Amino acid sequence: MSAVIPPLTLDSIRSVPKVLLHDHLDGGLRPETVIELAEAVGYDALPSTDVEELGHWFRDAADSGSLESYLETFAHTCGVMQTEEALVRVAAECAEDLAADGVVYAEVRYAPELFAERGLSLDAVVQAVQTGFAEGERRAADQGKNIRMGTLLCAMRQHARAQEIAEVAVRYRDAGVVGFDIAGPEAGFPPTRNLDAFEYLRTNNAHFTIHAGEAFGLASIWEAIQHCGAERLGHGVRIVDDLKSAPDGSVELGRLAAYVRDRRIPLEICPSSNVQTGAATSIADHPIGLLTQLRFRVTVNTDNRLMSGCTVSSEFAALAEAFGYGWADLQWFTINAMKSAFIDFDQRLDLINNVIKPGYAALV
Ligand SMILES: O=c1[nH]cnc2c1ncn2[C@@H]1O[C@H](CO)[C@@H](O)[C@H]1O
Ligand SMILES: [Zn+2]
Repeated sequence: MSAVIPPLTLDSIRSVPKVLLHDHLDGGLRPETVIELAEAVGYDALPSTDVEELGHWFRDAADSGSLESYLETFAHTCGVMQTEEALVRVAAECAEDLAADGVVYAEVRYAPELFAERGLSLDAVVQAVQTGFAEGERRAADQGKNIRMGTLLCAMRQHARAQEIAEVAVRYRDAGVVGFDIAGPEAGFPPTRNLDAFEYLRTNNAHFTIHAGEAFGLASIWEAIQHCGAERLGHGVRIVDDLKSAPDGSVELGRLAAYVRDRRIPLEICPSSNVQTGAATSIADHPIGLLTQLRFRVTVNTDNRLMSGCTVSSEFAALAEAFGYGWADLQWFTINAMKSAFIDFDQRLDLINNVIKPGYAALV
């Protein structure tokens, strides 16, 4: 008797183990939490206090065609994340929501400086978020869903605090902070503005990724890798600008694209977010199709679940529909992500061999 392979539906995709490397804490709040926290902290600038309306508002406002206006929506999430209680709650719910979606390992990022507007110290911010993640891991485990959370600290490209944030990341490396990133507007803020921070991190054997090749092209990717030493690329989709397709269907890789593929530099691809910021025209036309075909180290991510109304499972489902992906492809994305995580090699291997592979094998 041949094995019955279940069809890919949102529910069946939720049931398999998934790994998420690129997700912003301040882009993943539940709309009802934004409303309740706004009331609790006295934030009165929300565009709506109706749960459904507010959820729509975030998605519509982020659906702007430009990274700069997409980023404006974060004023409202950061606005309500200015107390320790709020940060603990948001972080705990983040871990719970990801676990409910079947994510078994997640690296969630945020910029501590954005939560210090009402006087919290950077240390207090980091400690509150770690407390929340641990609480969320516990609650998820109680529901039979095991998730491990890793933290990435971001510095904002437009502020000049990268060195300071990098030092915080290294200080909390044994308390769950597994790496560093720079985020914010890409055009006009090349990653080389923060060379001191990247050199500090490399000197300390610390891991970092850089948002590059989202709203700006190859120059940004080249700087991130060759000048800054990024291990992974946040988005990195514009690497397709270094690919030449011939009429016979063959594709020629430029030197940078070849370098990225040869060195297996992970691409943290976020399909829905890219459509909203204009980095891709649609899911069906998203460069992830070609990059996957060419066997770049592609990973699939949410970026901002609130702004895109997405989960890892819904991103997988959308890609499966657009490109005809099956379970083997979803497992490939998942193992790519696990291999690219910033935790120890033996722990990555353990999750691959003891959680991910058995999870997909159990399907048939
Ligand atoms: O896709 C993105 N590109 C660049 N920056 C982003 C993106 N999504 C969110 N942020 C920025 O990262 C900060 C820390 O989490 C957010 O506040 C937002 O400003
Ligand atoms: Zn991002």
